[in-house]
Order: sequence, then C-alpha cells, then structure tokens
Amino acid sequence: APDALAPLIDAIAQRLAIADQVALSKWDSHVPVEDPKREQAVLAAVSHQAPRFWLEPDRAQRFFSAQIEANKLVQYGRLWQWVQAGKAPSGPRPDLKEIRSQLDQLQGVLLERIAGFDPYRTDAQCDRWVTSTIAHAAVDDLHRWALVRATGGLCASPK
Ligand SMILES: C=C(O[C@@H]1C=C(C(=O)O)C=C[C@H]1O)C(=O)O
Repeated sequence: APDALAPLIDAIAQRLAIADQVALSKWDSHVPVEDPKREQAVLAAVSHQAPRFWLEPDRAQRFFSAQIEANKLVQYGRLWQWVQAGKAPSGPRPDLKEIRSQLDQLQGVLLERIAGFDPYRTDAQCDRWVTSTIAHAAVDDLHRWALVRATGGLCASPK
C-alpha cells in the first residue's frame, strides 16, 4: 500500500476513538446519538475547508458523511453494550462541547490525509490495501466494523 494510507486510517481511527467519549456523555445526559444540526455544521465546515487541501467540496463532504455514520455506529454499539451490562464505565467525563472541539481539530488532519491518498484511490489494488490495513489495526471488533463503514467510499470503484 502507498505510504499515504496508514496515516489516513490512523486519523480515521482517532476520530472513531472519540466516539466512545461522545457515547459516554450521551449516556450520562440521555441525549440521542444523532444530532442532525451538528452533522450539518460539520459538513458545512468541511466543504468550506476542502479547497484549502485541493479537494472538491463534494468529495470532502461524502468522505465526512461516512465518518459521521461510522461514528454513530460506534456510539450505538457502545450504548447497546452498556444497556446490556446495566452500567457504563466510570471515570472522567469531558463534556460534549469539549469533545466536539477535539473532533473539529481532527478535521484538517483528515482532509490533508484524504487529499494525500486520493491519487491512489483509482488503483486496482485500492480495496485490497484498505482491507488489509483495517485487518491489522489494533482495535476491537466494534471499531473494526466502524473502520469498514468509514472507509466505504475511499476507493473509487466497488469490488
Ligand atoms: C459525534 C456526535 O454524534 C453524531 C456524530 C457526529 C459526527 O460524527 O460528527 C455529529 C453529530 C451526531 O449525529 C456528536 O453529537 O457530536
């Protein structure tokens, strides 16, 4: 795989790691996982920032839609596990505003890395590279499936 892929998958995984914190804050506050207004704000910011990274706003938005869907997948999965267990982990709870500013900080990193990988997305090997990089990621099952969701549009053509 090209050198640009591992850092991209890493940034995607970092954004998904934050989903656990989001889920915890929503468990505490009984707020629904999905927040359409916040999603729109994220997508608007992304499309505004895209040209700075020589990315088509549409392409950047589609990529981020997948990140948002994957993020919700992790949250629903964690909440399901905590309902099943009858409890969520104890420990420090950053508030949602703080967590969202962490997500915002990752935005530029993700855009930079998606732009770095884009030249390779039409390669016939693209799906194989992505598949094997995800297989080797040091994450649990829930995060691995979320990585699959998050990278669904990474390669230009389906298998
Ligand atoms: C991460 C959150 O949960 C969901 C996922 C979002 C995202 O990935 O950016 C945005 C809004 C929510 O639908 C959040 O509420 O901030």
